[in-house]
Amino acid sequence: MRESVLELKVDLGDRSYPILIGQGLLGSQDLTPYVAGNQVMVVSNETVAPLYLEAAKACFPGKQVDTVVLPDGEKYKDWQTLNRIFDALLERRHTRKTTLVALGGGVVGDMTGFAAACYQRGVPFIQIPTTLLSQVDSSVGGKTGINHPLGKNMIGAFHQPEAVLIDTATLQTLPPREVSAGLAEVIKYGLIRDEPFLSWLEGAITDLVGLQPEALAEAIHRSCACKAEVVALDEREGGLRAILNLGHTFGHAIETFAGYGNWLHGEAVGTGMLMAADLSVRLGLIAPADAERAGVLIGRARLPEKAPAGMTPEDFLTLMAVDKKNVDGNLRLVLLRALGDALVTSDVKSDSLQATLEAFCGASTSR
Ligand SMILES: NC(=O)c1ccc[n+]([C@@H]2O[C@H](COP(=O)([O-])OP(=O)(O)OC[C@H]3O[C@@H](n4cnc5c(N)ncnc54)[C@H](O)[C@@H]3O)[C@@H](O)[C@H]2O)c1
Ligand SMILES: O=C(O)C(=O)C[C@@H](O)[C@H](O)[C@H](O)COP(=O)(O)O
Ligand SMILES: [Zn+2]
Repeated sequence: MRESVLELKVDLGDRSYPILIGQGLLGSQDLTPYVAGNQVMVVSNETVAPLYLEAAKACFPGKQVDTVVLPDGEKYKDWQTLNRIFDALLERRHTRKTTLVALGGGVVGDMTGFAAACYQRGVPFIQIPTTLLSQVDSSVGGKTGINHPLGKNMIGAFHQPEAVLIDTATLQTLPPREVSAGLAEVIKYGLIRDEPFLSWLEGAITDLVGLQPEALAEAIHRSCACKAEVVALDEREGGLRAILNLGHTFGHAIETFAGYGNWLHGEAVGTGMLMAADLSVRLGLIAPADAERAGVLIGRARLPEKAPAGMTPEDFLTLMAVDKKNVDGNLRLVLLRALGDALVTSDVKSDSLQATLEAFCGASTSR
């Protein structure tokens, strides 16, 4: 059933674009106003394509719609799989007038966006995110790229989509673990910039875990509004945008350590946010009760609360040394100075950091 369409805007001047949110939009929403030429290439994966590819194609009436279906998984967010998109585009003679469409979660979205940034020096693309995480975060803001064995998202480009289409009904087929992973990024917005949203989440978290449609719609809307605002203020992460990285310095280290396999991005970010809150307490930035409050919410979202089995403080320090936020060899971390207020700082005492790492390594969560 299709209900109303809620529209947000990512305000980037003449590169502004809409985020269209609603239940049942896939298949019924005409996306041709966002397609300049006659050709569309939908990029999806082997899990999402059987569920939603036909409906996605119906969003482009009158256009020639081609498809490429990739293998599923974070471990395929790499050069080889990216090349499969380029191979398909070239073999089928796609030109600069082709619009790419990402149909899937953040992995498909990041890779399709990067392919669009590179193909023939740049073609337009549209995001149709189908996971909670991609609907609240990765489809908005234009960060695209792939992983490297030595670091997460290390190769990429900023490339904004023409439009984002969020059909909240697609979330009903999402496995519970992926729902929790998406909730980590939702909670992130409350922690970094929106304490009233954090309070609302505390009341709604059970409904969200249970995929209750009204609660999901509200969480997606408020998350996208927060991200759109931050991106509009600082598109290329010159300053403010780095707050969207709360928990990610620790989280990316976990994902790299785990070989982009056992730990989902959102799970690693959930644990990373607990570590950031813990460190914020040790540095005297927030009260222990604040970290406790964040921890309870993250726990109720069913996210892991310890580092992976076998990961040591030294592993964290080695992997965090390649973080993209670092400057002149100094670690820069996103921490909390209140719930709803984040800061980016390199003023981190090494003994406090070591204490946080030791507190989260050891009695580990195996995934
Ligand atoms: N560009 C950004 O700003 C940004 C922001 C956050 C995360 N990311 C990236 O996004 C990726 C994580 O995205 P993700 O959590 O969506 O993971 P994902 O893309 O791997 O999708 C998760 C799983 O859900 C499946 N799936 C997708 N939609 C489904 C549906 N409706 N029903 C059933 N199954 C479905 C996928 O096939 C996959 O198995 C990471 O690579 C992360 O680095 C990027
Ligand atoms: O959009 C952003 O900016 C973010 O940091 C959002 C993050 O949730 C996301 O995981 C992003 O891909 C991380 O970017 P990176 O620059 O740290 O690789
Ligand atoms: Zn993230």
